[in-house]
Amino acid sequence: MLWRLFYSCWILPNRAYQKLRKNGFGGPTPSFPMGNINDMKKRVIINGDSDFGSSKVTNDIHSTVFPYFAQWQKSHGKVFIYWLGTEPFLYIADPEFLKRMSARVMGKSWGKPTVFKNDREPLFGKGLIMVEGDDWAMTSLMVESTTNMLDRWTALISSGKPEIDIEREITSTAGEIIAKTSFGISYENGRKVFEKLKAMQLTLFKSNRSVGVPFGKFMHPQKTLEAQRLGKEINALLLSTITARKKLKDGAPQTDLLGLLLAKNHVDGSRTDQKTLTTQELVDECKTFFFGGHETTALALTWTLLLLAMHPGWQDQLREEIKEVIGDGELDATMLAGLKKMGWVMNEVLRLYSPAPNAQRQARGDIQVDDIIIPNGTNIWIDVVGMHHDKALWGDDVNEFRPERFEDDLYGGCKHKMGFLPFGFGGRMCVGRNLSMMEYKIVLTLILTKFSFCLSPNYCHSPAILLSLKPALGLPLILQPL
Ligand code: HEM
Repeated sequence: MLWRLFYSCWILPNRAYQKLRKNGFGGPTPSFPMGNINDMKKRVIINGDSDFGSSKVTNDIHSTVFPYFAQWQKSHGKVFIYWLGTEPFLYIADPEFLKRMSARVMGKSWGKPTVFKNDREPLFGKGLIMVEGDDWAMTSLMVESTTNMLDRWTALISSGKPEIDIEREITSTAGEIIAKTSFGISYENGRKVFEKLKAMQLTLFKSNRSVGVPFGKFMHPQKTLEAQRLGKEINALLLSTITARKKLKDGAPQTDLLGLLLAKNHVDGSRTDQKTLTTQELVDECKTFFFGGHETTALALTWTLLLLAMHPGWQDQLREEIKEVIGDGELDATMLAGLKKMGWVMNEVLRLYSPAPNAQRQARGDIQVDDIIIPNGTNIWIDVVGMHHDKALWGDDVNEFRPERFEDDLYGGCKHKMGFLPFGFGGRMCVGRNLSMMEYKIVLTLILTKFSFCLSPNYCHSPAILLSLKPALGLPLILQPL
């Protein structure tokens, strides 16, 4: 048994590793059974350390959020192999290599690494859905939730508390928006799901991770049990929402995401044909959406408010644009395309502080890149933060906030079209990008028309990876009504 285990956990992955090495890829030396995890932990600044965070705000964040990759790049270049436990990963921060590799791959020949699917299952299940929506209904729900948030801010300011933790506020409003637009439920009902998702995110991603290590889950039994418990509770909450909606036979047609999913599927625990989802699959879709649909957009807005607080000239430029495009009238989804400068700002923020800091794939067949073969099963890790902060791709001003670089160029002047990947690439690209752009522009427009803001002296710059790229110590801003 032990030999079999050793064979499948070490000999087999090592064979794949040797194939990759024969192709000329280098990388840090792994050890059994941790791979390079101990090295990675040593280099990570742990959230909670007394010296975590800095009063100096710099956009040069690659070596803060991925210190081990920044270090290994120096010795092994932009494509190399590293190990998570007994799983070798091909690290890529070279867009040309990525382009040549993905040019040979049909959509279905890529998967997501099995090792991550297992690790993240309590959080996402196996969900993957396509997003479509009714623009008008969504706009009014987004405006309603944002207005509630801004009224709360006005009340806080009037009571003498102009300092507000923007990250917490925006995340909660983005949660309310996804709960209403996609599931037709109030934030009160959605809040339990969010609280549990957040607790699970902290349990799974805060520290002591042993992804890829055989029996790694048993090394942290409490965390594993806690994640499983939270996963079950979230499943039960979503299931009760789904069942309650199923019973609503009368009333207005249900055109939100859950209504559309239900219209096409039988929620009876069985699969009736290939196109319908089982109950568990439906619950998983909801989970993926609940999580993926609010945190990334909330972070894009949060990092935007940080950068606009530091660049008040851009606050003014955006207010001017809003006045020209929207005037004093009501916000309408068709006007949003006219907010061009806001689009450049969004792109620049997604470049400097990409909420999704990496993309992952797993080869579902041998992939040939020129005379190199990447064997079937190889895990691939694409370092989006690394590429977005690469001087060779963006020039000497790579770490400066310059939204105008997107004025005449969708790729912001990046020297390679695959060097800018905030929403991923190819057939697995983010399905919610249009929805997120709509929400981003609506929320930012409403904030900018009501308040001006600057950085609080209590702000501590703390970009860190907790699955997404977050300000780990929050974002306190001082707000002033206009
Ligand atoms: C600024 C906001 C957002 C960013 C930066 C973002 C980024 C990403 C990225 C990088 C991926 C992986 C793509 C790849 O592997 O190539 C992804 C996938 C996905 N996103 Fe987004 N996203 C955002 C907003 C949203 C929203 C609003 C929704 C839903 C309403 C959403 C739903 C999804 C889903 C369902 C997937 C597919 C997951 C899978 O393939 O496993 N995203 N997103």
